[in-house]
Amino acid sequence: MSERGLYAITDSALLADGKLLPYVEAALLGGARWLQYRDKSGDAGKRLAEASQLAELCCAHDCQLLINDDLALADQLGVGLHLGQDDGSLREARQQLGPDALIGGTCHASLQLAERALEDGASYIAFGRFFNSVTKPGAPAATPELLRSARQQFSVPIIAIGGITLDNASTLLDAGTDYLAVINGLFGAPDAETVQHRARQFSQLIHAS
Ligand SMILES: Cc1ncc(COP(=O)(O)OP(=O)(O)O)c(N)n1
Ligand SMILES: Cc1nc(C(=O)O)sc1CCOP(=O)(O)O
Ligand SMILES: [Mg+2]
Repeated sequence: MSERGLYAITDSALLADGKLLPYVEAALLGGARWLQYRDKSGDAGKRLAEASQLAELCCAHDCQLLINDDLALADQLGVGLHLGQDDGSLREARQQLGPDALIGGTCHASLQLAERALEDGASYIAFGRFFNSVTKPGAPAATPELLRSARQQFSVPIIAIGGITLDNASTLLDAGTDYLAVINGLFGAPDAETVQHRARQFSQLIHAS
């Protein structure tokens, strides 16, 4: 598994109207290393069908798939899981998915939440939001200084999220982040070709840092 890279996250509103699969495939062709399926529709049948298709795509492109919010779906597909503060217990998720599963936790701007997430069995810790986010404008703000402190304190992969674009990502890489988690800065594009180009540019930026 790659130790640094682009962490592409889908959004059910942004990738509606048949965009999900072609846009995700473009991100994978551009070098995204992790993909999070983030669907807020509450439609269990649609979620299982889409996540199963993404699992096949990820397998073909050697990309790690994670499911947002939904332990049962992650378990059913045998893939990773991302949980926020209100999405259930990381400890129970670790017990259910086993020692090898990739499990991440939202830590907002708090090293204390990160410590707790790791005690509970998280494989990675995610901080944000770093910039204004179209997708989640209300998320609490975090700073690059926090990333620097986290880098000194923790050896697990550190993820940065929130308003990340090709123009502002370098500050976060300089501060020690391992994965850039991006929704709009990647998938908010007019076509799949642009998504692939952006994914390649993000990947190059990460590996040059
Ligand atoms: C990598 C990563 N970091 C943070 C989040 C946010 O999780 P959460 O706070 O549960 O918000 P939703 O994504 O569920 O709206 C994330 N999904 N991924
Ligand atoms: C889902 C999410 N969580 C955040 C947090 O700070 O925890 S920010 C965010 C939105 C990320 O999307 P975009 O790249 O479009 O800003
Ligand atoms: Mg959540």
